[in-house]
Amino acid sequence: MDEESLQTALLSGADVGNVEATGEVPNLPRSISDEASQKPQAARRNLSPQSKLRRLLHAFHIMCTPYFRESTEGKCLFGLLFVIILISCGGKVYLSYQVNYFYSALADKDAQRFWEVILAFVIAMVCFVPVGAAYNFVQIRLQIAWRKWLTERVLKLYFHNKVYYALERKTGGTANVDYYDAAVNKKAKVVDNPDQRIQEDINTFTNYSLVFFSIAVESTVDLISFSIILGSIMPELFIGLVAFAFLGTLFTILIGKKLVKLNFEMLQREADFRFSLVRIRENAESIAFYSGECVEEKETDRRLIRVIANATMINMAQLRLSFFTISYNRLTWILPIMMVAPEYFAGIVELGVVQQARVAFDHILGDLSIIISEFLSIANFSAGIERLFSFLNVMQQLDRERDVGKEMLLRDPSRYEKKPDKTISETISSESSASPTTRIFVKDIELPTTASFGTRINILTIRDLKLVTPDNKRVLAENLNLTLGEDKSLLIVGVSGAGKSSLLRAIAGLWTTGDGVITRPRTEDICFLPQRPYCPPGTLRDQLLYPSMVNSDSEFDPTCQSAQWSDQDLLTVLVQVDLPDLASRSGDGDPLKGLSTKLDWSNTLSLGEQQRLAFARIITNKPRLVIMDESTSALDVKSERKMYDLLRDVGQQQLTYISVGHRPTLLAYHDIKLAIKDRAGVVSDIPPGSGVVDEDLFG
Ligand SMILES: Nc1ncnc2c1ncn2[C@@H]1O[C@H](COP(=O)(O)OP(=O)(O)OP(=O)(O)O)[C@@H](O)[C@H]1O
Repeated sequence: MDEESLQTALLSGADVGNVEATGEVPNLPRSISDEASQKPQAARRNLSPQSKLRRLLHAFHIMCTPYFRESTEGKCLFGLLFVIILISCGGKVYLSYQVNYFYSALADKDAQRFWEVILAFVIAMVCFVPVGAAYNFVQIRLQIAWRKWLTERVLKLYFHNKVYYALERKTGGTANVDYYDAAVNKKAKVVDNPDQRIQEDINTFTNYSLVFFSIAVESTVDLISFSIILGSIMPELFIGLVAFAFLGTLFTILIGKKLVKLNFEMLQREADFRFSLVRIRENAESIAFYSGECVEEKETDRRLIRVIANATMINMAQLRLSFFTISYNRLTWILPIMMVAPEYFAGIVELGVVQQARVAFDHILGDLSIIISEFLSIANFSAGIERLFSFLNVMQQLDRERDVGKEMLLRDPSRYEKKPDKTISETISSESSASPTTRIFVKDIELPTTASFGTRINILTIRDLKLVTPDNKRVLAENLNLTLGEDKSLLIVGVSGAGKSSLLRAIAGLWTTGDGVITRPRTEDICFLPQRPYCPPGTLRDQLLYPSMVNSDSEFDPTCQSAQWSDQDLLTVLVQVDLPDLASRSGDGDPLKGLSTKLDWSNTLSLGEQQRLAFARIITNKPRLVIMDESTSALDVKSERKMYDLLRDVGQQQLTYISVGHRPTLLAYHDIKLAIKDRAGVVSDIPPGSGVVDEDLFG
């Protein structure tokens, strides 16, 4: 689908007015009118080029101005760049006069004047070398600073309120996105390749913005000064020139407009292709075990073909454009000289004036034909603005605490007014589903640090829960009620696909499609152990302390050093989780070195070792509630017992845990069982002594 479709979706019908009135772009899927979804083609035709341009300028304004408003460094560098551009323009005007004197001196065979001009040239060159160098330097320096600022700001939005997770669910984790379908038909796929948007599109946006700013200022100053020069030499030439440039620009836009669309497509297809390669790298072992190379090769080939097809179309479109632009440029070589030549032959003007007229003509034509010469860059730039803006827009909507009426690039997203009853999945489902009705409310409770004598705290309460998949297609559980007191442990069982993991997602606040109320501790007091633990990049120490102390040995932030967990403590923790030799193994015999060793832990440790490492995080993070989703599936029965014994030891310091699993042995480590079957949840106490291997787990 093309960017036109996205634009149509974004600005369909009354929303155009809304954008202009409020200064904000409306919610992407919500803003689509029913008519638009029924008559997409008609809606697409309605979008005039002026609307497109207005939308582009609006997007540019929203993404560009905050940095220059907030950053003093940005303001200073911008001012400096402006001054340097003016000096550079002054230099060009000065040199055009020197060209005049130079040729006139040659034509008159005036040696003294000739050498004076040469001297003036040399002095000017010496003076303008630092200006030229400073021009590049300041522009790049400003671009680096701006890119850093914008990337940090976007990353803040990306991580705030787990927007990155919501984006993944919205895109289904895939890179193939049909923008038009997403925006008009309210399908869940909206943003492709957020990684590319953050890494590449921001860089392109900041770079092109500054390049075009420089070009715009230079061209304006150039245009004014050389128009005065040319007007004074030959006014008719100036008028002919304006008409020539206008026609050239018009034809370029007509011939090359397809390139904007193709460039937009190119960014997306290249990212899809790269994504398929990254996915192979991440799943190399599984693919190798399955010998799935053929399938992967076919898929990568398919994406490569899409890239090549698009590149070929770009090449063809460029060829058509080149025919025109090359002929146009050739004409400019002779046109000014042809027009001034009669006056020269009549002795009215000197040879130098002919030359100066040619230089002035070149400058003015260059300034007026900026769209012709920069057409490809402009096409890239506008495609980049589209992609980045739609990304920011979707992130803004997915953040449950964000008011879309507020500024897009806020300094601190946590300044939003808290609305804790609304969670990510609710936002997603309300946007992606045709008929979202109710939602699950997740309430956080503040737990007292020590239990008061005789008071029993309920760690988790579930009231009248109706759990529905985010696409609103399947009800997984209904009328579910549960109360879990402190120090109690719950085992959730059910056949595969019954909705066990989904219930955990609901407790975590990641899914809220459905109805009912869940009361649970604050996120900081909960530790979640999935079947395949996440291993962040970093040292073994980082793995043990995650999520509280990532990059604890970072040279950039020494304050991150864990004050609470010394290396010796961490080695003891490793012994507790049955990984006594992991540190020394990683450090070639030196356990302390091993703690600081950086490895690709996901691919180095076995799944069972990773699962035990995840138990270590319970000790180091001291949560009040642990939620485990088949987190001992890769452990042998003995190791599993060790891990649960460890939990019970830690549990002496007020720990409640919930497990999801299929193994009957798990019964022995839990007090209560919740069996999910046929959408119903049956809660029962687990009698002591349960857990024999052949016991009917689901009975
Ligand atoms: N993002 C999603 N959108 C729609 N349906 C989903 C989504 N994620 C999971 N489901 C569906 O919800 C149902 C319950 O999934 P869930 O992962 O909770 O099952 P489970 O009981 O944990 O199964 P298992 O024991 O196999 O892990 C499944 O039918 C699954 O296909």
